[in-house]
Amino acid sequence: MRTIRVASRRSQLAMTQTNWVIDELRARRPDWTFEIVPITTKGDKILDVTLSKVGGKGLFVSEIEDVLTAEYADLAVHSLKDVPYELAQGLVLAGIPLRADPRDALISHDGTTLAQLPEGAVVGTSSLRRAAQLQTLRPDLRVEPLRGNIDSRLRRVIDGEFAAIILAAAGLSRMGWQDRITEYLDPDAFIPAVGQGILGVECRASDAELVQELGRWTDPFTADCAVAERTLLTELQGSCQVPIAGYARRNSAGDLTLTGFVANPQGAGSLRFEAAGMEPAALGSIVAQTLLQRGAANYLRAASEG
Ligand SMILES: NCc1[nH]cc(CCC(=O)O)c1CC(=O)O
Repeated sequence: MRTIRVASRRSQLAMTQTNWVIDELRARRPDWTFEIVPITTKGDKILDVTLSKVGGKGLFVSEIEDVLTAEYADLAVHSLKDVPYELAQGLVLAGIPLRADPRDALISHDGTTLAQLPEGAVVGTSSLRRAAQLQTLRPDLRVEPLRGNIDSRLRRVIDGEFAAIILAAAGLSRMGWQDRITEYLDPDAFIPAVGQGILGVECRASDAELVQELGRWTDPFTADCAVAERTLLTELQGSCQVPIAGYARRNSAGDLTLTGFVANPQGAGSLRFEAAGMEPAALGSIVAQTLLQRGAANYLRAASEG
């Protein structure tokens, strides 16, 4: 018998993900009970300002980590793409369950696909990565900022304020809203964010029982993808100011393959490189170092000076 206290942000997506993880763990450990500890983070109170100016997406995560470190809760569920490479001291991502759909999804007001959107149409996204790839595929489109929870973003495209918006397919399907999706964007043409569609379950490294149970539940291939993509991000010194994408998968030969993408934050040019058939961290490193040598270093330098 043990009660596991699970820290969760209050957003619908966070609560849905938290409840899904609790259901999975309850099925494995009927002797455990679970209790949700709801947390309002500073990040949730300032969603309408530019998050990169106040510490980036990592803000949500570090406040939840404080709760784990202080032992007010034992476990927390994150969207891996929001988790910085460096965790707080003494914490581990002990559970990486099977990846959900990694693709981005287009939701358009009137059902037109990305290729069919009229010239100059307004597309909502605050992601530098999505904006850069939109500009590559459809330089005529106007990209405008769009923040807030998934439900408020969907409302604004339904109301016609945007011709289309782009969201992660995984978040939409976890919420049961996949019927809103107009088009799943091909991950080869529109490369997903590092960690998109993956959940990371964090706990204290000293909690051996929980670490072990989460480890047994981990999907090994998803964990390999997470390592490859997160090594890429960290070796690119992925700041919030540079558009970066990274997507690992198995190729037709069954080998782990990683595609990396970096765009010039000044809006001129982008780089892409793909490698396969190595151990996950080595793969992340090769793709990052090749991109840096081919010019990504200049993009990153320009961003840190600007
Ligand atoms: N940046 C916010 C965020 N973090 C995780 C998801 C979706 C779920 C996922 O990718 O795991 C989203 C929303 C979105 O980008 O559409």
